[in-house]
Amino acid sequence: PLCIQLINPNTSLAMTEVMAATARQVAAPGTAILAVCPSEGAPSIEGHFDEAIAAIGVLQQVKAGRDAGVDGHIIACFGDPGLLAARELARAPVVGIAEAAMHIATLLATRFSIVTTLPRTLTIARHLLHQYGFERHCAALHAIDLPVLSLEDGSGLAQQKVREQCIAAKKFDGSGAIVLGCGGMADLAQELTLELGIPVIDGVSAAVKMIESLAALRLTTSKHGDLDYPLIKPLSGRFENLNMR
Ligand SMILES: NC(=O)NC1=NC(=O)NC1=O
Repeated sequence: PLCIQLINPNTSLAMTEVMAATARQVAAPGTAILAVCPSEGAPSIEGHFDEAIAAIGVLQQVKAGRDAGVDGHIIACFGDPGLLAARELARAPVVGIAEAAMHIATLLATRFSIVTTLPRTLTIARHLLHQYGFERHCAALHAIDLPVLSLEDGSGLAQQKVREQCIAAKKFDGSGAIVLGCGGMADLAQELTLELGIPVIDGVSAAVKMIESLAALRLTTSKHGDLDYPLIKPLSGRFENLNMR
């Protein structure tokens, strides 16, 4: 049996639960999902500043997961905060939900659109497209212009805005698939796929299946070169618990 650590980099328990439920729905029968979030940090991640703060919490959770012997780690925030640092720390695979969703989209369509939350997070998505080499595959990016936690306020307004943006993206972008640009949208993908008749991809689900595939292939994070374990040095203060034993 596999154990996959699902890390919500923000501290909102409701969003952790939404993502955990979606992950458990798609996980194989033998796969356990260990859903965690940092004990301290940002309640939502909506910019470069928030991502820098969240990255420390991600690293602390990755170290705990590694010490617990998990078979993979998911960074469940669309900015994939701390991804490469986490890969240095981890032995098992580390997959971010943005890269997972983007990879899956490129297997299904020649162009995809992204629908995310606040306009200022569009730049972060563009940076990831460049970093992962998917700029050519992304036809357009859209924001619902609502904050991340509006997805958890129970009003349904954010969910309606996501639906509207997906319909517009299908109609105007020339995209064959849509990537949902927030972990808090994880529970919307299946229904939108059915309603729109095109793949609407949630990165949480995509990441679960990618880690299951990597485990089945017996492949783990390369420890040769820049993703080798961090150099040993005396980390001080709050970072002591990140020391590599
Ligand atoms: N683009 C985003 O909405 N990123 C996110 N911020 C969070 O707190 N979770 C996300 O997925």
